[in-house]
Parts: sequence; C-alpha cells; structure tokens
Amino acid sequence: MGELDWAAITAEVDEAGFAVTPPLLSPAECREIIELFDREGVFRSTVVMARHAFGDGTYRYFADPLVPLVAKLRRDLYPPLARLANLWARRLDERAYPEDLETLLAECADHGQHRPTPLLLRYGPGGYNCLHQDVYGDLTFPLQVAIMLSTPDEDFTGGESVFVENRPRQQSRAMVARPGTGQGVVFPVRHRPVPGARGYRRVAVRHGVSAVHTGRRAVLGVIFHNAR
Ligand SMILES: O=C(O)CCC(=O)C(=O)O
Ligand SMILES: [Fe+2]
Repeated sequence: MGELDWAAITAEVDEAGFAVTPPLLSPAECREIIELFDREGVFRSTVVMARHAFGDGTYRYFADPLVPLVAKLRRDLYPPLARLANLWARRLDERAYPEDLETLLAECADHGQHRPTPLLLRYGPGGYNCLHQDVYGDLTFPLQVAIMLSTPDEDFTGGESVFVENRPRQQSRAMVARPGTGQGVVFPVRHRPVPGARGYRRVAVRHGVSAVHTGRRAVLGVIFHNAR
C-alpha cells in the first residue's frame, strides 16, 4: 500500500466527497476474507439487517484480536486518512486526531469505546443497505473505507455504493461508486467541510447500498474508531 498516491486520493475525497482507490487487496486476499464469514471465533457479533429495518443482508463485526490482514489494513490506512481528517478538523474547528491508529484506539478506550468496528457484510439477491452513518460513541474518526471483496458483474449485479449529501437549505445530492475487486471507497462517516460564502460549512453525508439484482456481494468495512 506504500506505493499508493494518498495525496491524490485524499484530494479527491476532499473535492468530490468520496474516492475509489486502486486495489488494496489482491483477489486471493479478497477470497480469504470472504471465506471468514462462516467461521467461528473470528467475530464478536452478527447483525441480520432486516430485523432492525437496516436493509437486507447480514454483517458481522470482527472480534479482537482482529485477523492479521484486517488489523494491518486498518493500521496502514489510518495515517494518510488522519492527515485529511486533521485538515478538515482545522477547517471546521473540531478536535485533532493522532497520527497513528494505536493512539486513536487508546483515546477511544478513554471514552469507553473498546469494541472493534471493522465488519464483513454480505448481501444476496435483493439485498441492500439503508442510508446510515457509522457513529459508535462520542469519539468519531471522520473517514472510513469500504473494500469490495466480490467481483462486480461476475459475482453480482446492482449493489452500488450510494452516498447522499445534505447541504444546509439545499436539496440533497446522491452519488454512486462502483469499486472493482479489492478496491476501496473512502468516504466521510458523518460530514465533510464544503467551502461556502463565509468559510467552510458542514455537509452531512450518509452512505448505503442500492439493491443487489443478482448474485452475492461481500464488502469489508473499515471504521477506525472503536464502539461503546
Ligand atoms: O456494503 C457496503 O458497501 C457498505 C458497507 C458499509 O455500510 C460500511 O462499510 O460501513
Ligand atoms: Fe456503513
């Protein structure tokens, strides 16, 4: 991941509201993670989305210690995103974030947020994910990454990543991403700064997934703050 142009990726997130990265995982690594879904001892909890009216699909939160591949990805993705998070924090007069994930997780623990948040999501035909925000306590790191594990058009059709921005006193704007195998989508957890007439304003962002038409779609969600 060292060779990725993070300056360009984060500039795109800043300007467009989200960015699709080059592959972060090889096809073999994607398969390896998909195969964990039915494994015992890897996850701390399972959510059947329809039971909560969250959509239609199932997701499982990884337990600590995270499987090494997921732990490494979360640790490596954090520093370049923390730089954008801190630029946004300065613009919005919000708190600053540490440079490394270990320190962020220690701060989460101080806020009573001990439980890991990376998750594996799986949707079948008709599956979807309602628009939401992944806030899990007082401490929210402002960016997250969803990594496509399946192969679009081969494993599934439909199932686009959807983002909706609510600008104050304006109509909402929808955006769609179609990451390929192993590619990540970087997007805001709750809001992002957008330049206005008098400085930067917070624009609320929610994300979700449009209906899967055929096949199965699996995604690895990487959220950096831990949960209460
Ligand atoms: O399945 C997806 O693409 C969305 C996953 C999601 O909601 C997340 O990673 O937080
Ligand atoms: Fe989410």
